[in-house]
Amino acid sequence: MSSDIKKYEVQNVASTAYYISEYITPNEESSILSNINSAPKPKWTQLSNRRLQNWGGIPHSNGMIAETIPSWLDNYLERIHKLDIMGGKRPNHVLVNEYLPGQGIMPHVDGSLFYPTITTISVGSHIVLKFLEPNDDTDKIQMAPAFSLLLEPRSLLILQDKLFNYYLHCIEELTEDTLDNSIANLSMCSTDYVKGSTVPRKTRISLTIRHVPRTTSFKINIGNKR
Ligand SMILES: O=C(O)CCC(=O)C(=O)O
Ligand SMILES: [Fe+2]
Repeated sequence: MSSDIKKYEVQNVASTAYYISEYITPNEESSILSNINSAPKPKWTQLSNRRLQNWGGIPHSNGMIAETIPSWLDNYLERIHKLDIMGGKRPNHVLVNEYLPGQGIMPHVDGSLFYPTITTISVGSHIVLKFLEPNDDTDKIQMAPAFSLLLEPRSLLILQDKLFNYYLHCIEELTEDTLDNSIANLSMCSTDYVKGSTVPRKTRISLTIRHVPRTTSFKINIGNKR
């Protein structure tokens, strides 16, 4: 891991989260938005509460057939690769999620398809990512809210260790976020985000950049149907 990253570690939360405000420039943000929004319609997968694009292939339990990532996007994979946070592995997959105000994602862990580091670049709007601690003391698995992170537009989030493989994360289906005491990284954010205030959401796009192990690339031989 690059030693520069250490100073971005979020304090007073379970291990490990790194948060970098203004990781990309406003120009880079608008160019990401225009590239994503100019993708052909079939590139989008519509879910009930958000839509998404897969770049680099579709991850499966037995690996992934690699697809070339366009250079406008690969540029960010290269930058993240240089941070050296994936055990020397180069990121090879990007999941783009788009959330309109009021949309979100249910509590989940990212799972074993990925190298256990997740990196997220946010563009277009802030969002609050909420972490929950599983608690199976009772006969039913329950979850206790643990803390939240404010993800500003243009920020980078890195999750590893227990925040990758034990705690669940979710985005609540809200149209605005109240910046209360649960937000663990507010002091690392711009002063535009005032403690106690309520901030309306706009459309947010996230680039979730990961390494999928066991990737193969082969050409499908259409003529050979034996
Ligand atoms: O949009 C985000 O920041 C979260 C996305 C997410 O949790 C995922 O793709 O697994
Ligand atoms: Fe996730």
